[in-house]
Amino acid sequence: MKIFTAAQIREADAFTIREEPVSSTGLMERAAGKCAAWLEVQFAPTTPVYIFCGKGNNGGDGLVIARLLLQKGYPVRACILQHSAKASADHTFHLQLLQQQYPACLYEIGAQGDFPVLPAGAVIIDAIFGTGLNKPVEGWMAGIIHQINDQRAIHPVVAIDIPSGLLADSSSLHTPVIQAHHTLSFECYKLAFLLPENAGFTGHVHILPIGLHPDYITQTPTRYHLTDREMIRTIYHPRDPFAHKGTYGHALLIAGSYGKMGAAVLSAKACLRAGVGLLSCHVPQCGYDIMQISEPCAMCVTDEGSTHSAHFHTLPDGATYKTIGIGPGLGTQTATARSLERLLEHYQRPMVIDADALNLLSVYPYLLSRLPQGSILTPHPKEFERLFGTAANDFDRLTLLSQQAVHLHLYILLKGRYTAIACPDGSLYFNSTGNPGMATGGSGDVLTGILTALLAQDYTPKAAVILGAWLHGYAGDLAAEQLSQEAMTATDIITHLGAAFRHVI
Ligand SMILES: NC(=O)C1=CN([C@@H]2O[C@H](COP(=O)(O)OP(=O)(O)OC[C@H]3O[C@@H](n4cnc5c(N)ncnc54)[C@H](O)[C@@H]3O)[C@@H](O)[C@H]2O)[C@@H](O)CC1
Ligand SMILES: Nc1ncnc2c1ncn2[C@@H]1O[C@H](COP(=O)(O)OP(=O)(O)O)[C@@H](O)[C@H]1O
Ligand SMILES: [K+]
Repeated sequence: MKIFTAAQIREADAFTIREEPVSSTGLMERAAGKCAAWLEVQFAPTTPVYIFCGKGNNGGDGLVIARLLLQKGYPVRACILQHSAKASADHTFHLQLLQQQYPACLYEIGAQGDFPVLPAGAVIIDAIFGTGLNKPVEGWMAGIIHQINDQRAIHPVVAIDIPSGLLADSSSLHTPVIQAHHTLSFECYKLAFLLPENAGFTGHVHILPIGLHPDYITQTPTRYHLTDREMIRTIYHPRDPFAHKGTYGHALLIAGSYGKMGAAVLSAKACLRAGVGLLSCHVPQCGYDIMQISEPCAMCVTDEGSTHSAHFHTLPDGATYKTIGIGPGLGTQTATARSLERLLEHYQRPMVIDADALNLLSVYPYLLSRLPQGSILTPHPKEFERLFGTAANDFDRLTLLSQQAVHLHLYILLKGRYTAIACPDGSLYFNSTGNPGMATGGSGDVLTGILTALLAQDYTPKAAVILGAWLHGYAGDLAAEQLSQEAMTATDIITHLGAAFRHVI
């Protein structure tokens, strides 16, 4: 699914109005109709509905919702905030309709003191500002936003299109923004919805299709995408009936150290479950029995080091190993760093670099430019910060992420609720699967194993990283469904990988 900027969404509206064709008041009627239908399912017709409307088209949506709910018998109050003398044409049109049909529902707010007393059980609809917001909200309007937020413990708050005060394409940190329980947004996700700093504003996001013209959506290029099953299906390729284990690559996993062999085992198991042809694990001597007993399907190579690996640079080159996954539980000894440096002198295929291997790169940043082009880095936010520094907000961090991916010719996967995958061509994919049950030790090690397996099977790095993140999250979702988010562990993500694959097919 493409993610459009506020300016592109305006273009999509205009394109639809011109090409469908439909009047702009008609498009507003359609969009607001979807919201009214959603509200009717959620709230009984006896629920008092307080709709706060601005003077632009977002307020226009609010006025249409008011009329449609009044028609269904809901007690509605449409509160119009007089933040500007002029209203948009579509707002004016729908205000006139409401004035003709239900004049008693209208109420004007021109100052903070005009805020109405809400009856018990009332629901608040926020239709103050939408994608037309052009600066942070100030003055008495900011006061109204704070008053609505003060009511959210008692009254449900539903934002139309975007919580008022939230900018769609840049940071709204430290500015007044509505804290909605639900956001009903039109046609597609806005970039702001996918960033952790805005989690407290949107609540649950519901995307309502409003029939924006499909030609605009397919023809308009965008940097940002949200992965979905349709996209994943085009990436996945089924196995060849005449395949043998050589077809799906021999991968090497360099992982584990004394006390952290579990990370290596989790990665190895996930790599095998994700379809690698052959897997060898390079572990320190203390890990030999552990790996051999835990995972009989993997071969095991031991390092000269007893507790930490430091001799993996002497391994055969790319002719033997199709790809390498390195980092889970590896440790950050100086000797390990030296071995990584020497490995990079001769290994030239795209690799997967995670955990302690990332930590080594942040201590020896000159190694970053020596990584094989097209390699995949999988930092969590703290590892990202160690590697590339801090950013003032999530939008700046996204810019930094993308700049580094382009500059270093790497795929950088920044983990989180919507894992962000930055590609060397400047595009950015947000992963749509996964849940907070995956915020548990070892989840990342599982991802490393999956990505390594997909590279070994000849997926391009871009395909591997998008498909791998999606499968990982989806397996996590299935695990949570069966076991609860609390009880699931990283091992359960591996167990559910099979069902995740079946879902793609
Ligand atoms: N035909 C269309 O274009 C459609 C638009 N739709 C709705 O239209 C919305 C966008 O409407 P608009 O472009 O009119 O914009 P908004 O309704 O978001 O607000 C624009 C108005 O607010 C003022 N304003 C902006 N920032 C302000 C601030 N910080 N303080 C005070 N006033 C401020 C502007 O000067 C303008 O009067 C969407 O979010 C969506 O809800 C939907 O009805 C779908 C169809
Ligand atoms: N709230 C969440 N929603 C979706 N995915 C999550 C959430 N929390 C964690 N994850 C996923 O779980 C994984 C955690 O990785 P990481 O922090 O490296 O774990 P570890 O170091 O313990 O292996 C990442 O892929 C991340 O995207
Ligand atoms: K709004």
